[in-house]
Amino acid sequence: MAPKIFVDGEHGTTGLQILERLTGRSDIDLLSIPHADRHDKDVRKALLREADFAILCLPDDAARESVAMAEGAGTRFIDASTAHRTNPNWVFGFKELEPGHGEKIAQAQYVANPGCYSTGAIALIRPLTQAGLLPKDALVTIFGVSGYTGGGKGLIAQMESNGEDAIDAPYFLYATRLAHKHVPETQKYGLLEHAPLFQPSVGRFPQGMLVQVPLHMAALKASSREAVHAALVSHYNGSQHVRVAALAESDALPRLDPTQLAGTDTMDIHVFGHDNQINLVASLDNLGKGASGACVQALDLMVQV
Ligand SMILES: NC(=O)C1=CN([C@@H]2O[C@H](COP(=O)(O)OP(=O)(O)OC[C@H]3O[C@@H](n4cnc5c(N)ncnc54)[C@H](OP(=O)(O)O)[C@@H]3O)[C@@H](O)[C@H]2O)C=CC1
Ligand SMILES: CC(=O)N[C@@H](CCC(=O)OP(=O)(O)O)C(=O)O
Repeated sequence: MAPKIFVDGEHGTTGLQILERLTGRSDIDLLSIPHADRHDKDVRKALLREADFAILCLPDDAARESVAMAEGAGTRFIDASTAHRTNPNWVFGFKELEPGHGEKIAQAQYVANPGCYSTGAIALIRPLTQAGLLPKDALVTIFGVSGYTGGGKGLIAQMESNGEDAIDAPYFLYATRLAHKHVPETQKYGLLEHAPLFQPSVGRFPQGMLVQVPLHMAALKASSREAVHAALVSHYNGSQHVRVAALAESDALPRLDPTQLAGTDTMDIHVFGHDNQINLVASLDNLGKGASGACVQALDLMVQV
């Protein structure tokens, strides 16, 4: 019998994109909650307990509530929210974290998917700390720009309407107190001893994202930009969803457009720079590899077990 999948939050931004990816598949049986019932706890509870797999596309508190409502039912979870990402009882849903991690996701009952920015940041940092090229006690700085769908229905409405709280800016920084919610997971899965400094921003485009980690070569234990690039190539060798651009390709780019991978579930990595300084850049769709696409990638591993 095909496994039953319920997307709790299916009428939201991330949930809708997951449904788009799952609708029409014959290997799964999609359960659905009517729009009018989406906040009804009894209806959600029944669906969460009936499902073999529940994908949570909800605010953090509601995600915790969903897990509690399914207690004892054996439901396996993929949570897109921040609620469980640093919880040691949950497997982090980034298959490319290290060799063998996909198998851990496949076997897990509880999978916490990374945030969109942290997907990019961890993808850049982890292979280098793991290989000993970036010291774990390094003081790391991260910059990110996201499409505005990253802020869900609330930010989409502010960017697209003329209402009282409309945002007119073509580009803005936020979380300027440097305490963004993705910092703890980036520190933990980036294997960093110190919390990285992270400054996010939003541009007036719906989907797409760039995450940058600029580094002085003097701060690294790598001999050259080529050595850093080689470590990343080796880490992502054979990966279906992460591509490390050749140095010549990166050097030939006159500019990098944050929307270039919008609508895809893949991520590109660039190692820009020269002998003394490098800028590691991840390009992805915040709703693709950064959210909905990543949830489906985790589900595809889990349904096989
Ligand atoms: N957007 C993105 O790029 C990313 C989002 N995420 C995470 O995914 C989760 C969902 O985000 P996103 O889809 O953007 O958010 P949205 O606001 O677009 O959608 C959330 C959905 O959950 C519903 N909801 C809210 N509270 C409850 C509740 N208590 N019970 C039942 N349903 C509820 C909302 O209902 P209503 O329709 O009434 O608003 C809405 O349909 C969040 O935790 C977010 O942080 C993760 C990675 C990237
Ligand atoms: C542009 C924007 O607002 N982005 C969201 C993060 C999107 C994301 O990755 O969400 P979760 O970590 O909540 O799952 C933010 O900064 O809060």
